[in-house]
Amino acid sequence: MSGRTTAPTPPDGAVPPVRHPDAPAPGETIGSHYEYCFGCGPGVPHGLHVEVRAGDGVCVSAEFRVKEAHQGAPGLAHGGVLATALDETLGSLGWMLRVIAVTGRLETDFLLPVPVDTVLHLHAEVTAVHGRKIYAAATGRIGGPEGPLALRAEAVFVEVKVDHFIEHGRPAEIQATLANPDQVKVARAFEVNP
Ligand SMILES: CCCCCCCC/C=C\CCCCCCCC(=O)SCCNC(=O)CCNC(=O)[C@H](O)C(C)(C)COP(=O)(O)OP(=O)(O)OC[C@H]1O[C@@H](n2cnc3c(N)ncnc32)[C@H](O)[C@@H]1OP(=O)(O)O
Repeated sequence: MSGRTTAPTPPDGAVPPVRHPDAPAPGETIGSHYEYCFGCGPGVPHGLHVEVRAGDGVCVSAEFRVKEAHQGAPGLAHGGVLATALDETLGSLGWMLRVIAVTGRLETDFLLPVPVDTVLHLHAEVTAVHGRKIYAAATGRIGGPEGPLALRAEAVFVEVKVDHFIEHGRPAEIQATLANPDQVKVARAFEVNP
């Protein structure tokens, strides 16, 4: 046994998360990190257009309306789409810590079917940090922040640098992104304050 585990339960030695002093103010909208992100990008017609707001802890909230393009069974949301909405919300927690993090593991419980046109109310919070690993949990409720619990997730995100994207992304999109001053500003926001 190497001692490495990908389980979403924080290991011994994990510490409580600390809200970064430059994190967005509670209630502030966290804009899309990339125009063509399937989860939040305004440039993806059938995307999820998840809109995330900062919470007052190391947490965020979001809403997502299930559209016809998101069906799995007739009139019901596809489970993978729902997991994507959770992934997007959890991914935004990086703004509260001022780090860029990618999903390492995402475990999802689907508790209720979610009909088309439902507005899902999503909430995500960081539970612990261990080195580059960020442990987080999320919920999705139907119709309102106190509505019936449809989704529950636990996740491990892993902190990366901007170079992660430059190294692995398709060159055409990377070049276009680096040529866009607004996008570079997003990336730099994470680099200035370690
Ligand atoms: C051109 C400019 C660019 C501009 C950028 C704009 C700003 C962007 C802003 C915000 C972007 C956020 C985007 C959010 C979108 C929503 C979230 C997603 O869907 S993300 C996509 C899906 N996920 C992936 O594609 C990850 C694919 N995997 C990897 O790349 C690697 O495996 C990675 C980075 C996760 C780890 O690789 P290693 O080589 O860096 O690090 P190692 O040494 O293997 O692991 C470090 C620690 O993490 C644990 N770990 C690694 N993989 C794990 C896993 N799968 N589950 C749990 N723990 C894991 C390891 O056990 C290790 O822990 P120990 O230090 O030993 O305690």
